[in-house]
Amino acid sequence: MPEEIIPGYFNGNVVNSKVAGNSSPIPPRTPSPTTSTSLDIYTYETIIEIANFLLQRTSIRPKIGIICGSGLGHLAENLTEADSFPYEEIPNFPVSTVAGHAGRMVFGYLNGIEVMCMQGRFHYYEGYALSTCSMPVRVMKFCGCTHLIATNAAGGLNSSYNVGDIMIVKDHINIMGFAGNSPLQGPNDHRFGPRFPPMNKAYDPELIEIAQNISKEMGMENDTHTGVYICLGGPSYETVAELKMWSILGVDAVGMSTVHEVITARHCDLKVFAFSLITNKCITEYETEEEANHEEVITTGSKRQNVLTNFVTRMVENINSLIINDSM
Ligand SMILES: O=P(O)(O)O[C@@H]1C[C@H](O)[C@@H](CO)O1
Ligand SMILES: Nc1nc2[nH]cnc2c(=O)[nH]1
Repeated sequence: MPEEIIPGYFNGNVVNSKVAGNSSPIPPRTPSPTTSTSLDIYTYETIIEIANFLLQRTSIRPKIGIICGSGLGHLAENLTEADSFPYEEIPNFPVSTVAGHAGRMVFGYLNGIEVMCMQGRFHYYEGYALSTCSMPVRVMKFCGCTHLIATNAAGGLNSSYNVGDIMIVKDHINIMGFAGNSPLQGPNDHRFGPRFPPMNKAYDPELIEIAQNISKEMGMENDTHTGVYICLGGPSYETVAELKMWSILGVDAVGMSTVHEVITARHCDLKVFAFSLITNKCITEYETEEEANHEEVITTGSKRQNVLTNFVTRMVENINSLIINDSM
């Protein structure tokens, strides 16, 4: 890693930050939603500092990073020999403000394989810039990860999807990006990745196939789909008219996360696998008493926790085998 001092931007302020090997303390700053703006830019040096902070405090050296969606934090509870870092204790890290997002970075072993796991993510609707929401993905990269597993809770828009089903994400629609709102907005630091990263293979086809096979092995093929995810800004759930529109445009599941994380991951060349737990069926008619609610989202996550843990563990085992084969 480079040793030079490089000027950069941080939360609108220019900073000089020495990189790897730096023994000086990291300037304390815990971004909160109220202090966060679209100018929040975590420099290369700051990301390295955060990664070093973590690596100096754990002996785990993960190749696989996992992001737990709403109500899916139990995935992190299955790690053994875990080293857990509450977000407020990680210098320069944002804090989680949403129910069902514990707010910890957990390093540990999942069935003997080293992983790091965000037990709680950051959302745009919390008031964070998209670049802040997805900043931990770069931290994962600098902690040594080559693969990202992003999970989320989503509303099932495809009428064949049921509550509790899994949707393997094969593609996304970056609707926030259509308005120019991107985690990569602002000056591009080419040390992270290129100015114009491609996204046509954002979701690794080999990992999709592996996941489909795992679902069959688990006897879940009837509860597993492969579809298109959209991230909406939230926090309000969708109107009937909005949902009808997304359905016409080919969306299968609607959520409020993941897309900016995946864009950031592909920008820094992480291989990505993502899936949605369908926590509720989208309401696409007016004549109903039902309403979308976050309690249902959390409850569905909790009911499906054993299945999801099994599914993710098998994915991690398969990805680990790919990593070992690639290194031979
Ligand atoms: O963090 P994810 O995307 O899993 O959480 C979804 C989107 C909102 O944060 C919340 C709405 O219930 O669930
Ligand atoms: N936007 C959105 N996000 C969700 N997350 C879980 N369920 C939903 C939903 O119905 N809509």
